[in-house]
Amino acid sequence: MPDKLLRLAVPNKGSLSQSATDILREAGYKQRTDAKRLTLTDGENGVEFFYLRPRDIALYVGEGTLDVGITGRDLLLDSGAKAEEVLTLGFGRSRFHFAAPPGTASSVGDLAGKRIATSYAGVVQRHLEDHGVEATVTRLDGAVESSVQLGVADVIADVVETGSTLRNAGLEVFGDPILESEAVLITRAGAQPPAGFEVFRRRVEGVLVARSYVMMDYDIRTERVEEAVALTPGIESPTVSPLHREGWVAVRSMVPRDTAQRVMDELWDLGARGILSTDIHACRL
Ligand SMILES: Nc1ncnc2c1ncn2[C@@H]1O[C@H](COP(=O)(O)OP(=O)(O)OP(=O)(O)O)[C@@H](O)[C@H]1O
Ligand SMILES: O=P(O)(O)OC[C@H]1O[C@H](OP(=O)(O)OP(=O)(O)O)[C@H](O)[C@@H]1O
Ligand SMILES: [Mg+2]
Repeated sequence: MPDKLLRLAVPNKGSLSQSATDILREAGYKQRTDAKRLTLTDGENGVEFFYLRPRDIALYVGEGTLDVGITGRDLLLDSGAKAEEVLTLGFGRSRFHFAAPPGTASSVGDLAGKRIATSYAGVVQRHLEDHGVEATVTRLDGAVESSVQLGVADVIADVVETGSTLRNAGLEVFGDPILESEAVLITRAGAQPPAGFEVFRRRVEGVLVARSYVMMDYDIRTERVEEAVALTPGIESPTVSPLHREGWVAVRSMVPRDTAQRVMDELWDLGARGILSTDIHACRL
């Protein structure tokens, strides 16, 4: 066991919590099974987890109290903390938009003098400043969509995923998205990576690659192998091995999961046979 544990902040609740725990478990780390538990030490893997409110995570990492955090890009930017994004994690995707009753405004330029309600006051203030617009920003904790109907605001700025909460409140988005967010790994800005961080990062990257690629195997006639490997170039280079059957080779290559079915059809048309696609459970590239 290393003498100093890597200290990680993980969302304890909300949209990011379950996916964050899933990715850590897939990366081979112990995770809490009781949602009320606030800390967990995985000494064998040299890490200690702190389950915190996602909104507070950037602050702990920015202060250097904790080494690494999982949070949303929008929450990081809103916090103003001295932490920086080091890896995008592919979940918790959302867009952050202005919205209002139809006809209220069509771009940020129409917001002068308006009352804007949001849970992300830092992001909104900065966006207004960038566009030279003066408006009143009111910070609310949640259910921001109701603030217009309740007479507290003219416009809201909030996370939009499916858009159904907005529609139910009689609001529609206007203008360009203020930002696009997803879950990210953060560390303290401008600091040396903490001890043990590279191993942690490689493990998490391994999960992301394993999730987004499949391993593809097939047999093909030697004279078609160049065309086939052009379809399956892999990450480094495909493995081509001789087959006992004269004039044929076996090919093995990593293929992006979302193209795998199309690639299999195209390989078949080239004359490939015995085409297998297999899940990857873990990897280090
Ligand atoms: N549908 C969604 N609603 C809210 N946040 C979302 C959604 N989809 C993704 N996210 C992302 O999750 C993060 C918000 O975390 P937070 O814990 O506040 O989630 P939450 O679902 O709003 O939780 P709660 O409202 O219970 O506090 C942000 O980075 C946001 O972009
Ligand atoms: O576009 P949609 O799919 O409808 O999702 C977006 C909504 O989900 C979140 O609310 P949440 O459930 O976190 O409640 P909150 O407003 O109390 O934070 C977010 O703040 C929006 O209100
Ligand atoms: Mg919320």
